[in-house]
Order: sequence, then C-alpha cells, then structure tokens
Amino acid sequence: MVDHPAVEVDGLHVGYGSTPVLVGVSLTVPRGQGVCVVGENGIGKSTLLRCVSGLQQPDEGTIHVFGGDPGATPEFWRAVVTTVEPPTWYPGLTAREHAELVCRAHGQDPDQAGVDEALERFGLANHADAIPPSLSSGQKQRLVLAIALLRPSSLLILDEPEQRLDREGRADVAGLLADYVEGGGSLLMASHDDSFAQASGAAITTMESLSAVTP
Ligand SMILES: Nc1ncnc2c1ncn2[C@@H]1O[C@H](COP(=O)(O)OP(=O)(O)OP(=O)(O)O)[C@@H](O)[C@H]1O
Repeated sequence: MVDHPAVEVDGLHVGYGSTPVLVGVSLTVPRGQGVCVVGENGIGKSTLLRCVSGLQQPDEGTIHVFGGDPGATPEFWRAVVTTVEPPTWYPGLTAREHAELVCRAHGQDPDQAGVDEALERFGLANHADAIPPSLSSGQKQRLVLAIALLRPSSLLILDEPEQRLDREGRADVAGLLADYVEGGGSLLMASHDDSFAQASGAAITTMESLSAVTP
C-alpha cells in the first residue's frame, strides 16, 4: 500500500472574479508532521486551507489528502478536522453537550474520551453548562479547539488557532498541537504568530515560497 502524504497540493490556482489569489501554489504536508503557512493579511492562507478542506473548489490544480479527494467521502471527514469555517452551535446545547455530541458521533464514550478533562484543560470547566453563544470569543475558540482535539483524527487543518487566545492559552494549545504531531497526527495551519507555530512543532513556510508566481 502506498503511504501517501497527509496533504499534497500541486499547481493550485484560485481567483475571485478576475483577481487571482493563489497562483501555482504547491505544498506537501508529510504524514506525522506539522506545517504552518504564514503571510500577510489577504495573501490567501484561508483560501488555501478551505481548498484543502474540500470546502472550496480551485480553478486549477490538484489536491490530495491521504491520497484521496478532499471532502469527497465520509472517510475524509472521519480523518480530518477543520476549523476553517466558523462553527455552528446547536440551540440549547451546552458546551459540555456539544463536546459529548461530537464524541458520540465518532463512536467514543464521552467519559472515556475525557470530555470533562478536556474542558478543564482548556479552562472551560466553569463554563461547561453554558451555551456557547454566551461564551466570550476566546472561550468559544477554546471550545472549538477542545472539541477538535477530543475526537479522533489524523489531520488537523486550523486557521489561526492562536486567534483570540491569551498568552497562557496560546502556550497550552501550542503544547497540545505538538503532542498531537508527536503522537503521529498531521497538522496544516495558518498563523500570524511565529513563536506559536514553532512551539506547536510545525515547520513554518511562507505563502510566497509556495507560489510559482507572485499574483
Ligand atoms: N469569498 C470571497 N470573495 C471575494 N474575495 C475573497 C473571498 N474570500 C477571500 N477573498 C479575497 O481573497 C484574498 C485572500 O483572502 P484569504 O482570506 O484567503 O487571505 P488570508 O491570507 O487568510 O488573510 P488573513 O491573514 O487576513 O486571514 C483577499 O484579498 C480577500 O479579500
């Protein structure tokens, strides 16, 4: 069996209207490694992550995730967690119930999966019974990441996971991402914080270096 990389992007072109955003972008994320894409606002990091997540079709180029088409199969969504799009919260369900729901959907027993420990680790123990819309933006981001790391996965695609986190939260999340990669997971993220990316164990690459031509 061929051991495909976690992510292989080749010759990606994406434009909005007549404006090119990604021009000949190529990128590989080897299995069990982390890659962090950096670059100025508007350079196309989220566009790239949306395409790799199967949430946006490129105009040209190929994308393979573990050798398959992104977003095309239930197996893809079993293996991949993406936080590129804002989460949808179920009306009336608490933070803990959202975490339990995701665990159950992935065949995990919430107690065995460690829902309470995860909420504690992300500083949400006192907010477990709150509904997510009532949380602060940083607490919502912590909940999104807690749930992303609770459920089983092989690849995390995270768009600026450090956003809205305080310094301690960034250090904690960076440590958890480093553990995820150390444990064999693959990570593709965009970030504006080089020290966060380094602490996450991700190799930093600039958007410019991925592009055949600067748009
Ligand atoms: N749906 C859309 N329609 C039109 N233009 C878009 C759309 N989404 C993104 N763009 C444009 O594409 C460019 C790249 O946006 P993108 O969000 O991918 O950049 P980014 O590198 O993630 O930026 P940031 O660091 O600010 O998050 C920007 O100029 C943006 O205005």
